[in-house]
Amino acid sequence: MTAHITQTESVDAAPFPAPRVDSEVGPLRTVLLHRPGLELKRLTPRNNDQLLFDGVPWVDRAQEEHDAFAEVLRSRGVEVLLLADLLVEALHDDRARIAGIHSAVNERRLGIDLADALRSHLSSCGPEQLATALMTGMTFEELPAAEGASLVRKMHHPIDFAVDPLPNLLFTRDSSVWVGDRVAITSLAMPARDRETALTDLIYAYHSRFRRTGRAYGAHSAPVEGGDVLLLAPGVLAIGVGERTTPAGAESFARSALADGLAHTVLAVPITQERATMHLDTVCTMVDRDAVVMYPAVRDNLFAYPVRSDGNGGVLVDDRRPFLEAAAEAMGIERLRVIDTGLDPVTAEREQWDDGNNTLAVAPGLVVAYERNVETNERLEASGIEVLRISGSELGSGRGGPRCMSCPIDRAPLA
Ligand SMILES: NC(=[NH2+])NCCC[C@H](N)C(=O)O
Repeated sequence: MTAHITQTESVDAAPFPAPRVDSEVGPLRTVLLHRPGLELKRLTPRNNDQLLFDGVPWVDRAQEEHDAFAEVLRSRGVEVLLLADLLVEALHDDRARIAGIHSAVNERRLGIDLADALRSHLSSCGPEQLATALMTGMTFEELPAAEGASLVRKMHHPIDFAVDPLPNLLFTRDSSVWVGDRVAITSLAMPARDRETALTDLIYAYHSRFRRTGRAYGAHSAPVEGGDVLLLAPGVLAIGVGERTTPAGAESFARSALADGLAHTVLAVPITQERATMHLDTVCTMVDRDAVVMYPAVRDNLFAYPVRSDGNGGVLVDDRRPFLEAAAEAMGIERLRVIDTGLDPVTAEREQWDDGNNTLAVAPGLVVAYERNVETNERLEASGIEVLRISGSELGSGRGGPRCMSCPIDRAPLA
């Protein structure tokens, strides 16, 4: 307890400047990543589909690839925060511990006795051990021996999960999203990812660094995932609606962003409901102030419903229009340039699947991309975009690229 108070006081004495994110491409100053850890070792050919991975990654290599990704960002002056570090630090606060334990103990699965036993075991763990249990999960055989008599335990296979692992923590984009100076804790659609937001929620609530951070979106439950939210320009959001974000999620996110004055226009963009296009950022990301890289197959059939405030706490929804047109108008530019990922449909489809369109802008005209998407990267360069290539043979097995694996916390304003 004393240690915690000292920690908060020292942060009060030297506060961090308030972070904010108003665009997709403003110079990146601080980003949240998650270095993949033991939770990836839980993946097997039997559970990988359910856990939303397309294979079983080689974990050591995935870590090396991720370290190289973080290093590329650091080499460009970006401060990299790692989710596991923030989680351990936040768990020094007792309120965070209670919230974390509450999120992990599933009484429906464990029954009353085992749930109680797990609660008391987790309560006895230090912050590091608790953070590991929250991220990596626990199998029935890993539960402390004292509960040997539990019927639930006897009847489960020893390697069944008592607490599910969270291998998709790697994709920090989805479980929180900054709009202006506020952070929104999202609501994840798939059961395998549901609990991730309990961790981002407690980090932003209890880590001393975020004590002054306000919340956007509030306690809404309609699904919205960060991979669907694009900050096209200050005050202009695009929200993909498809496999993950639902129409209700887009509506309530739009309503809350408009009411809080975080946006003047929100474009709700329907995308095909399938795995290859699970988020808007799998088909379109911004690479410059006025340019996107886009999957050619969607270029001409991407539409948007513009949503604006009615000035009275409600929203006005316009008729649907071509996305590129609606976006340019809301952004106040003549045209949104499109760099597409190869005219040959087979190459385009392959590179879209491998997250060729999923770039992370470090600054206007400077992006991080997977090296394997050779043609897409060449096209980006031919259009004057500088590409920082990273390898992602293992990271990519979770179907996410540099944008999915990063949550910008602070970007300098666009000049
Ligand atoms: N923003 C993104 N595109 N994230 C990709 C997330 C991938 C993750 N395996 C999932 O299925 O949810």
